[in-house]
Amino acid sequence: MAAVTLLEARGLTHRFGGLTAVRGVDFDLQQGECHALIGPNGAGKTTLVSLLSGRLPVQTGAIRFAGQDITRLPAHRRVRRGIAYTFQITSVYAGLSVAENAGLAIQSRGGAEAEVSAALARVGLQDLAETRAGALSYGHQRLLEVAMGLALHPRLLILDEPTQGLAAGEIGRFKDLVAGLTPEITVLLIEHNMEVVMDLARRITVLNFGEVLATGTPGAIRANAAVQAAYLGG
Ligand SMILES: Nc1ncnc2c1ncn2[C@@H]1O[C@H](COP(=O)(O)OP(=O)(O)OP(=O)(O)O)[C@@H](O)[C@H]1O
Repeated sequence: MAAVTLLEARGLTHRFGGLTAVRGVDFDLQQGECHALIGPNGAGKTTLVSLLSGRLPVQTGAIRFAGQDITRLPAHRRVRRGIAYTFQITSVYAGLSVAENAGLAIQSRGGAEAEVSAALARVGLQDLAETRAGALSYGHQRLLEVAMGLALHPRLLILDEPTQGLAAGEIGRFKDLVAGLTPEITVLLIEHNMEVVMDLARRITVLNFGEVLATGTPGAIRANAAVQAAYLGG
């Protein structure tokens, strides 16, 4: 089956003062894939997804999503087009219950209160619906963020280091959750845990010093000598 391009970025460059965090990046997401973005600390991963989600304004380059130019759209309008970035869109309100948090995300796109239990069940948080979000374990808070991202009915869900701070047992559960999202939802995953990346991603892009070092299947990335030298280690 021919791949359909959902997102296409061309020539993205982003400078913070004198520091070029992202340099001439071309980046494609195919509809329905799970695509991982990896690379050493400071490689520009968060900057790149911030440009894609609209959290940072595009200085140079262009972004198309679902065939339309979104380069100048602010973040909230990109959310409406179907781009959800958990880091930004779904900050959890510690004083509200799990269900109330999910309800806010659902309301923000005009959805009905009745969707809350299904949204929580999808990530396995239904039994904690009445718990104050601030009292959740770190792992459960991450799952709530994902539930809130999904409540926006995104076409693209961007997850920024979702397994950071999760216990080993929670990582397995998280992998199952993400694996079940595609191909209905396209997933872009920034992740340092290589086991998670290799298990979930259909394609991987490696950033190094703000530039794309390689893009390919997990097998091709693992075998790439430049990637091994820069990131995966010997
Ligand atoms: N708001 C900012 N102001 C100045 N410099 C920044 C800012 N945000 C990021 N940087 C710098 O840009 C570079 C890329 O950072 P970025 O956070 O995008 O990397 P990353 O690959 O996501 O790193 P990590 O894996 O550590 O999260 C780094 O040198 C960082 O210090």
